[in-house]
Amino acid sequence: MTTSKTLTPVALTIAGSDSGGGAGIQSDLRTFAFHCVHGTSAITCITAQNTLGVSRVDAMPSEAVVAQIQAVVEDIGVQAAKTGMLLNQEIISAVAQQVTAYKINNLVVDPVMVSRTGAQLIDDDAVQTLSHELIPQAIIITPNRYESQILSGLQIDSLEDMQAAAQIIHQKLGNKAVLVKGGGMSGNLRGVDIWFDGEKLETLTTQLVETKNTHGTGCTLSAAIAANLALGKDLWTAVQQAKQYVTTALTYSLDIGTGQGPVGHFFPLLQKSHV
Ligand SMILES: Nc1ncnc2c1ncn2[C@@H]1O[C@H](COP(=O)(O)OP(=O)(O)OP(=O)(O)O)[C@@H](O)[C@H]1O
Ligand SMILES: Cc1ncc(COP(=O)(O)O)c(N)n1
Repeated sequence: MTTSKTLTPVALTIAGSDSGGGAGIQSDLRTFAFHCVHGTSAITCITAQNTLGVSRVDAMPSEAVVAQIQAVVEDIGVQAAKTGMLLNQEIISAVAQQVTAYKINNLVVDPVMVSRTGAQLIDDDAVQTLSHELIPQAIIITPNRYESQILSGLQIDSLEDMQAAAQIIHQKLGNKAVLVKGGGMSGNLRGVDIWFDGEKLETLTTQLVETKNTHGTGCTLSAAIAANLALGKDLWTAVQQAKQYVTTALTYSLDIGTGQGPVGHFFPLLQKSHV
């Protein structure tokens, strides 16, 4: 991995643009900024999206995605990177090749496939490419309930199912750690995530935040893990602190639009919306 010439930590997000500003590149850059990490980006696609859902998606040519990654890594250098919405097979393959070429080893893969509003965010044939070319290079992957079902082949309805899925995904896909996120579960499990790294099976529990404004929680969590890695924290610390960050940001979520609003990334500057 290329290192930055200055002491400023740098992180890269390789993800889609959300016109509504709640998820994707927009939430990642806010999360990096909150952590005092310089944020860089490679945009994979443009979504026309608001708090109600996605109405249109336009892919960037894979050559344009590669050029963005090269421009950032060759000049500025990155200490950590995350991937979000990669949309299609061609983009996923191109990104995987860049990760290999530049030896980006602090890579957080949020295997974005299905949004909270139910929109499909990846082509059907892209799942295999994601699983075999990109995920094995990740230090951690952070699938939500639906993505964990696809990757493990298990129906996930309980804490035990989440634990089993984390272990199956780890065994099948060969990355260092798996965090199965509970936001899509019901009841108290919405605030529970499961960590498995091949040895340690841990349950991360935080308070449940009663809000409909949960858009971009997964993007925020993975970006916060990447930011913490860029700051030099070990993976387990990075994950625990990221989970705490997303929980607090949820308590300051923004009631904008008529659907699911975003979390409040800059909470010290905001009024609390939930207590
Ligand atoms: N209501 C809630 N209260 C507390 N924590 C929550 C709540 N909803 C989601 N989370 C937490 O937010 C994080 C993101 O999980 P989630 O399952 O929502 O990801 P996701 O579906 O990928 O998110 P995204 O909305 O960006 O697609 C997890 O740590 C999860 O436990
Ligand atoms: C560009 C982009 N990236 C990721 C998500 C997933 O987030 P969510 O599940 O909150 O809709 C999204 N909706 N849009």
